[in-house]
Amino acid sequence: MASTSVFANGQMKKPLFSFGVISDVQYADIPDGHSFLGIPRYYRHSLLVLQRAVDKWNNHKELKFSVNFGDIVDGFCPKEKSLETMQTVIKEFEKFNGPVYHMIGNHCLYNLPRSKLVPLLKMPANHGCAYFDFSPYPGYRFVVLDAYDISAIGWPKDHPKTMAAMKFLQEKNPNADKNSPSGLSGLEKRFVMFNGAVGKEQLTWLDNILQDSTRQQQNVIICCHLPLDPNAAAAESLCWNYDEVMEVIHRYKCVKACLAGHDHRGGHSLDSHGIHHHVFEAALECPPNTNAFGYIDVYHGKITLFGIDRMVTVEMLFN
Ligand SMILES: Nc1ccn([C@@H]2O[C@H](COP(=O)(O)O)[C@@H](O)[C@H]2O)c(=O)n1
Ligand SMILES: O=P(O)(O)OC[C@H](O)CO
Repeated sequence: MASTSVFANGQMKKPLFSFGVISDVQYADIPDGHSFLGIPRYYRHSLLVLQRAVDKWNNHKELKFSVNFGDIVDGFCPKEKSLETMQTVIKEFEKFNGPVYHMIGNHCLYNLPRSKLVPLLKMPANHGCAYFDFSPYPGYRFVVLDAYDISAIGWPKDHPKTMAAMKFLQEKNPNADKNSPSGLSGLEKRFVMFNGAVGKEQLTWLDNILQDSTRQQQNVIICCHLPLDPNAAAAESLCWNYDEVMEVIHRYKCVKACLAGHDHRGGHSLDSHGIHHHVFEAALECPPNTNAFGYIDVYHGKITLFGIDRMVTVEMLFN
């Protein structure tokens, strides 16, 4: 894979740094199936997609790190196999010659409680939280959000956050099956149990991080399993309080892109503040011998996603 980019005038330019990306592996040692909407899901093949991603990333030789956008094991994985299946996938990520930053998705939480996931995924979490930030290169900061901070899945049943999420769903979604958006209209369709919200403490933490990034003149890239812009993803897949998260982000000028998974078909938008929202195509939905992973080159003024096969290639110019 080339680590240089061609300018319009043919001049080559080396990126400041590059990193690998993959989302929604949702591996399980079970026969192929399909989503609720009938889209085929290749539960065993997705591990091969991950293996090919790690091979490519290692062959590239210049990737500083990789980011997994969540959902590494599918909810249909038999529960007595959850831990070993999670370890199988993590072992594949560990073959990458560099750090891998993970985030938690709903399917991870169907398999294991977050108290087990945070240490397993070696999240550089403060106080056991699944949100964190890191600065891989001077002038750049990555902020990994936990979109299941307020969620009906993953916390103990009697945890205040589970109860807050259940109360919220009761108020917002009249269906007996809280995973069903049936009867909800427009953006209300996001009020389903397979989504979640960023809690108040995390929003304050985000605000502080962005304030500090502004002071340090850093460009920020937000990573979140759930998409944060209605124009980049289906309403059913949005973070419950994407609007509150974006209100915090829009207070500052430092955020250049919000990257996400969850909506398996992928998507892209440019919001009213010039921030790119990009949703990655799922590894799970790659028919045999196809792929969906990539790497991103970061330059002064833009990032370029090089997608393999089903993952689209896109250039995101900074505002
Ligand atoms: N339009 C939809 C989508 C989903 N559901 C419910 O969510 C569950 C999980 O969905 P998958 O995308 O993972 O298949 C599914 O079993 C349904 O209960 C829905 O009702 N309507
Ligand atoms: O990965 P799943 O099974 O939670 O599906 C996510 C939905 O497709 C989001 O719209």
